Amino acid sequence: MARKKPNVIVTGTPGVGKTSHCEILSERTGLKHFSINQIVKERGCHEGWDEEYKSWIVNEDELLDSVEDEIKTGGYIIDWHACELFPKSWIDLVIVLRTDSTNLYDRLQNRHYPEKKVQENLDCEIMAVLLEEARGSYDEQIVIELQSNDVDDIEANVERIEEWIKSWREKNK
Ligand SMILES: Nc1ncnc2c1ncn2[C@@H]1O[C@H](COP(=O)(O)OP(=O)(O)OP(=O)(O)O)[C@@H](O)[C@H]1O
Repeated sequence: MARKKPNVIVTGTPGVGKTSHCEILSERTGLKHFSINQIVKERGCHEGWDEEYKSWIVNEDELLDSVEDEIKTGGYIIDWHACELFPKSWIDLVIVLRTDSTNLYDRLQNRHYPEKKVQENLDCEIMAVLLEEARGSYDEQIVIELQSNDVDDIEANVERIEEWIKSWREKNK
């Protein structure tokens, strides 16, 4: 069944600004903000808590089973630091947010992340791991890299994504 509303993934290294973008986008477009972190926790799609990394150990099969019926209907903004597990046929646009290392360092320090986790996330951002994952998993033309260094970037990015969503809806009426 064709979707009447698009599904958008907003991905990137922890701390790049996914939640900040998704909340505004959801408010302005009416698409539902799907925070995968929250879903994993609330629906129990995990195999426990990793104390060292202070995060849930995600069971990807359970997660996919749990969200499939919803996402397939369309209208979701999927907020997660990974994207390759979502089948290509579910996804219409992939936004990969990027930020400078100094910004990211400060943001992660503010969260009191363990030093090891800060360093790993910085390496992940510097090496553009999430961008490569997105490019390797979806068609090139639906993967967009956007900078998220300051609040003006958030506003500009949200406007751009809003425009894209509008035009997708026009084309898929
Ligand atoms: N473009 C930006 N300009 C200024 N501050 C930002 C920007 N993006 C994010 N921040 C700040 O950085 C912090 C982390 O942002 P946010 O929670 O949106 O990141 P995230 O990518 O969703 O992280 P996670 O993957 O861990 O959920 C917040 O304090 C937010 O206000």
